[in-house]
Amino acid sequence: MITTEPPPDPLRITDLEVRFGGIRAVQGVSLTLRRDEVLGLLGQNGAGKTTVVNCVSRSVDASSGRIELFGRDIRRMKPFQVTRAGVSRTYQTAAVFGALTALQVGMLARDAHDRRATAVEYALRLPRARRHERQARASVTQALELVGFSAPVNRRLGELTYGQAKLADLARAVAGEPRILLLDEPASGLSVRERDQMAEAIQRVRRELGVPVLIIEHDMELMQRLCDRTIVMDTGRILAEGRLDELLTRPDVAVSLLGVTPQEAAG
Ligand SMILES: Nc1ncnc2c1ncn2[C@@H]1O[C@H](COP(=O)(O)OP(=O)(O)OP(=O)(O)O)[C@@H](O)[C@H]1O
Repeated sequence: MITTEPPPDPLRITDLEVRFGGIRAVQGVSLTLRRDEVLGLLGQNGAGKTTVVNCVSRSVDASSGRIELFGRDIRRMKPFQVTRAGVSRTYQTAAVFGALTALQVGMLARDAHDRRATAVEYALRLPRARRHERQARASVTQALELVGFSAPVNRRLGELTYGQAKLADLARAVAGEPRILLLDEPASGLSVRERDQMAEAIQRVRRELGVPVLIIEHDMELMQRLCDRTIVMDTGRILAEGRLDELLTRPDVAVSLLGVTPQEAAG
C-alpha cells in the first residue's frame, strides 16, 4: 500500500528557548501555524510574543529549539534568506521605514524577493533591469491597492497618518509574495476607524493570497474578528490555546490577560 506523507505545516516551532542574558524571554514554546489559518498570539507586555516572531524572521537567535518553515529548518538562515524562503513580517511601529515612501518600501520587499538583473544592469539601467523595475512597481502598486492604501505613493511614511503608514507596511509585506505572514501589532496606535480599515485589509489579503497569518495584537475585538485559533503566552510560556471566545471564559487566561476573572469582569 502506498502511503503519502501529509504536506509539512507552513511553520512549526518546537521547544523554543530564548535567553537575553539572565532573562528567559521564551521558555519551551511549541506551536504550529497551519495552512489556511489566522493564528493569534496574545499576552501581556513582555510575555515573549515579539521574541517568538523575531526568531522566525531571524532577527533574534534562539538559544535552543527548532523552527521549521514548510519542513525546512531555518535556524541557521540569515534574515534575507528567510525572506526569500517566504517569510514576510510587519513591525509594531511604522516608524521603521519613516524616511521612505510607500512605493520605496514596497520596492525594497520586491528586491529582497527577486533580483532578476545584476547590480551593473541596475546601475546602467539596462533593459532587463528596467523591465524588472517596471514589473516590481506594478506588484507594489497592486499590493497598495489591495490593502486600501489611499495616500500619495510618493509621500514619506513619516509624513502620513499612522493608519496609512501601517497599511503601507502591510503592503510591503504583501509585495514580497510571502508564503507566511507575521503581523506584529498591526492595530497598535490606530483609531477605531483605522483599526477597522486594517482588519478589512488583512481579511482582503487572506482572501486574495490565501497565506497563513500569525498575528500578535492586544486589541481583543480585532483578534475575535480575525483569528481562527489563539495562543495565550504568559511570562515566556504558552498558557492556553484554542478559540478566543472559549479561552476568555477560563479564569487563568482572563487573569493573565485582563487582570480579573471572568466573573469579576462580568460583575
Ligand atoms: N533584545 C532584547 N534584549 C534584552 N531583553 C529583551 C530583548 N527583547 C526582548 N527582551 C525581553 O524579553 C521579554 C519578552 O519581550 P517581548 O518583546 O518578546 O514581549 P512581548 O510579549 O512581545 O511584549 P509587547 O506586547 O510589549 O510587545 C521582556 O522581558 C523583554 O524585556
